[in-house]
Amino acid sequence: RVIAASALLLLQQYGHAQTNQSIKDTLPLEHGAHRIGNRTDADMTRWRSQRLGQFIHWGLYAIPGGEWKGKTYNGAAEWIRSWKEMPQQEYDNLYKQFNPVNYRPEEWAQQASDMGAKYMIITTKHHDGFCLWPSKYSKYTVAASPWKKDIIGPMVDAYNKKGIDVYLYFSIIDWNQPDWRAALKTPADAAAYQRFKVFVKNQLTELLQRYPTVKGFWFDGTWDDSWKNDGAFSDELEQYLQRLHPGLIIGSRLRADEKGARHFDSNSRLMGDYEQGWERKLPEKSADVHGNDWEGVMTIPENQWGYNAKWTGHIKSSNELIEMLVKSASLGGNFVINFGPKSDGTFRTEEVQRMQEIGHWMKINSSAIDGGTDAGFAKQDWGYYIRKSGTDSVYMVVCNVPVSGNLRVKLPAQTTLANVTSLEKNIISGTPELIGKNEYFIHLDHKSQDAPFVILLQTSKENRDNSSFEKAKT
Ligand SMILES: C[C@@H]1O/C(=N\OC(=O)Nc2ccccc2)[C@@H](O)[C@H](O)[C@@H]1O
Repeated sequence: RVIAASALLLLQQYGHAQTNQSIKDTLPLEHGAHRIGNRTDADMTRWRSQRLGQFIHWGLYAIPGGEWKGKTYNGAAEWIRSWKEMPQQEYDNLYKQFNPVNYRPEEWAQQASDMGAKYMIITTKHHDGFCLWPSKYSKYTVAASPWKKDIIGPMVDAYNKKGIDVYLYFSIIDWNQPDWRAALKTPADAAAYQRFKVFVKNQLTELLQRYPTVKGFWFDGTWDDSWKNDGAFSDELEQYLQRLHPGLIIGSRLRADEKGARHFDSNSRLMGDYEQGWERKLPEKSADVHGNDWEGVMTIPENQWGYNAKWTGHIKSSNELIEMLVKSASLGGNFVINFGPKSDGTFRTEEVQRMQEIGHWMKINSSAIDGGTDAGFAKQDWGYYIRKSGTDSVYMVVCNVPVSGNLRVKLPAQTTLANVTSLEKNIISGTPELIGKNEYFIHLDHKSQDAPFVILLQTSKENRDNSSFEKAKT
């Protein structure tokens, strides 16, 4: 039955007769990928056009901010509860201090809009189990804090009003829930975990009912054996959520298959709607993403998601973050920059600065980013090519200006250059110089640049009469 099912699946997916070879190659999986290839529906097409996102990690961990009784925690601030110097009872009682008197969701949404973010991911509940919404399935929520009120609702409304889509981060790990288990060792563990799975399903249902405009879930905390060894539940849960909220977008972190494989099933097929493993790292080349939709999430310091008073190590500049965004779009992926608001609801200066600087760059150059994807051109040292999906427009984003002042452009075979313009003035000097078959130098104006800049190439399929530049040359 299973083999027949997988065979049918492959035939449906590929739509044409498979050689016996490929069906024989794949393990019969009941809880592996149910779709081969990217989603093509309107919700996923919209997700794919929104290349820049904002991640927000906010919760009780913002209160200690990586420090406790004069000592500094060297780990990620949102993990401070796991630090041996932090008595867990004291952490768990921090909810009695949660009172973000300067929380202004409209201002958060405005600054995200000014940055050019098209979607936002908010931690509804991180591993510590504290819920930023008044869940009726847990006592450990904002309702029990001095703030009392729902944090998530006003945030979703404010961001949606700015035209920014909202995704809900949800940690399966829940250190506050007595029924949470990392591993099932005894029948009592199994019974507890059974109750825990009902709790998870109830909270996710509650979130979709309370916030029906959200576009998806960003799952996390799914690496423990208890979850990994229950691929059937993660599969059923995903299908349940899709039925409850058609079009929901869920990344590859939720699922495990029946053999405990995560992100990619035991036939190396991506589970979920996009690859969600690119955390604080990005793919180098197209081959690294196997044609899948994917998303990279990035911290500004090396590894702090929640507010940490003392950032140490390398703090990424706006230009570094812009180059990562450009690289992501050039490889057909989304790029999400993380921010960790303080416990009072304000953002630290360095984060406000980056939102403003990236926003300034996006005001001029966002046409190269929004709806951008892999152009399929040979990578050049000076930077990245981004194709505007479904068009012949290819953007060059220059991050490394060659001392020669010449940008080498090698077009794919049968492609010629129809027009070259820059998004800012005084970038290009003269017309492109043909230096070989489908190869040009674009000469730069010797104006010094302090940020990546963009050149738009209009290409066309080779035909009888050469491109305007060749005509000009002869
Ligand atoms: C976004 C981050 O996600 C996490 N953990 O990340 C991962 O588990 N990363 C991961 C796991 C498997 C493959 C690739 C990355 C959390 O622990 C952390 O506090 C933060 O919320």
